[in-house]
Amino acid sequence: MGSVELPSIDLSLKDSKHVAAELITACKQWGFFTVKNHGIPLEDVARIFKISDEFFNSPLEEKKQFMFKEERLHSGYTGHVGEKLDAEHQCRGDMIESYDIAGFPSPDSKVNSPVIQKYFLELKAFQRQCHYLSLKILDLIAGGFGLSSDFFSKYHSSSKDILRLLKYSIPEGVKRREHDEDAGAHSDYGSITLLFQKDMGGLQIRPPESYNVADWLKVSVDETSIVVNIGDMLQFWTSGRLKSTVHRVRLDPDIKSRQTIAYFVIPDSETIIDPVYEDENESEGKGNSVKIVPASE
Ligand SMILES: O=C(O)CCC(=O)C(=O)O
Ligand SMILES: [Fe+2]
Repeated sequence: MGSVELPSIDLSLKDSKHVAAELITACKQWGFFTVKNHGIPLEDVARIFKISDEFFNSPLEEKKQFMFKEERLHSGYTGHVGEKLDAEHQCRGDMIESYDIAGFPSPDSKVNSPVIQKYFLELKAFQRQCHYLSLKILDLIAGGFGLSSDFFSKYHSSSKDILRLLKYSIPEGVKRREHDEDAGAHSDYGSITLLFQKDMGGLQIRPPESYNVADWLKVSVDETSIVVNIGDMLQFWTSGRLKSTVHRVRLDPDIKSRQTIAYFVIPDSETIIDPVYEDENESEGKGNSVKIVPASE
């Protein structure tokens, strides 16, 4: 299987027009890119990985008391094989444990496990940094499309965003089977996702058609960068120009566990997603707007 070094965008560069143009090119071809000099201190990321580790190492019975539930504001724990991201092809669920925190800026602290609760302020501070970075990226994307810079970001207050701690591992006594996916093939449904990786390796993406390779590509990332990918909503919003690329996770056989942190950026409820065009003369599909409604409606 081949591997790819994703386009790298340096957010410290002053020429925002140039940065936006590079970013748009990356999103059109790959739907994935990495950002460096992104403004989130690496020590802060390392700290969240430590908190995540402490949580996943807490007793299973304790974690299970805080299972993910819609009524818990989409927050909580999901155990091994609790989710099947590619239900059509997977025999067994994903080899992941995860913990979701949602409902920003005021997540309900009563629903959290003791470990998460202990570090809640730090987790919230990290969420704010992720939110700020996501707005910066959305502003660049809007600028690259020739739109006002807040065109997308004004619909992203972070009230629907999700901070997800992830740990990949094979539970004791379970044998890995040939077709097991650690995270099944899927695309993300929101606007963009920020993906922090501690133990590199494992992430694979389906290459663009123009790349002429049918197989999956392993993504190699340098440790100081954050991976960013486009989700289905932003693909729709940009009339399919920006790609919501299918990806999955398969750990190398010698890797016992892997931790990542995903920050899913999702438009606010009631946002009307009206596809935008780069070319004003283009009319195909106009009027296909979609309104985001809360899950309970
Ligand atoms: O852990 C990873 O590298 C990918 C996670 C992912 O794609 C997701 O949670 O949507
Ligand atoms: Fe994903």
